[in-house]
Amino acid sequence: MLIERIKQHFRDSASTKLAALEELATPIAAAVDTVFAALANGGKVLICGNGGSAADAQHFAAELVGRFEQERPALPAIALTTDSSILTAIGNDYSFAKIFARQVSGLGRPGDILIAISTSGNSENILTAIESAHEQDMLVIALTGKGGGRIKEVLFDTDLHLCAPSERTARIQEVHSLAIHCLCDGIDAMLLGDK
Ligand SMILES: O=C(CO)[C@@H](O)[C@H](O)[C@H](O)[C@H](O)COP(=O)(O)O
Ligand SMILES: [Zn+2]
Repeated sequence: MLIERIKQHFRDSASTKLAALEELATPIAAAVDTVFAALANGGKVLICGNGGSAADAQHFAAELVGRFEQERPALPAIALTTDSSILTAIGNDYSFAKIFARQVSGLGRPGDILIAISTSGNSENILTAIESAHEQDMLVIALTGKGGGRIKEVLFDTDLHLCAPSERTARIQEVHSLAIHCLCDGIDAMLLGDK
């Protein structure tokens, strides 16, 4: 029984990713162009998410500041999920809804990119981070699922929305992880040529 459950997870994950291939290849390519242009103009990438998506934010930042598969210069990216003093100070003194928004206000500059990750599309602290990014004239790349939730409503036309075609958090996170690796690979390909 356990073996069958595990096999079903693999099947579900594979079929969700195949469905995502059709829907997300074009917006992921647009996201690569957007991030590359921002970096080429001296901008940086700020990334936020909760729970598993906080881990994804850190994973992505690590591959930009460190490296993905190829040797290249360090790229400027910050996961907004890591500084416990900042997170507790903002959470305690303001509210949990502001933990990312206030960091975006402090660190974000026009031309920077906010990568906002939320499987439900409804997390308040991600919605306020997007609002804050818009106030700083930053573009937003949202990674969501479940139809995009409230995030879909607050994005500008100039923003990008990568919505994983699933209602299930785990499957959405698996698509996000794949999308993040595609973004890393695309940025490397643009920087270094298609190796
Ligand atoms: O990783 C998981 C579930 O797979 C959880 O930690 C999950 O990320 C948390 O419940 C988050 O708080 C969900 O937030 P969101 O994706 O809806 O914005
Ligand atoms: Zn998880």
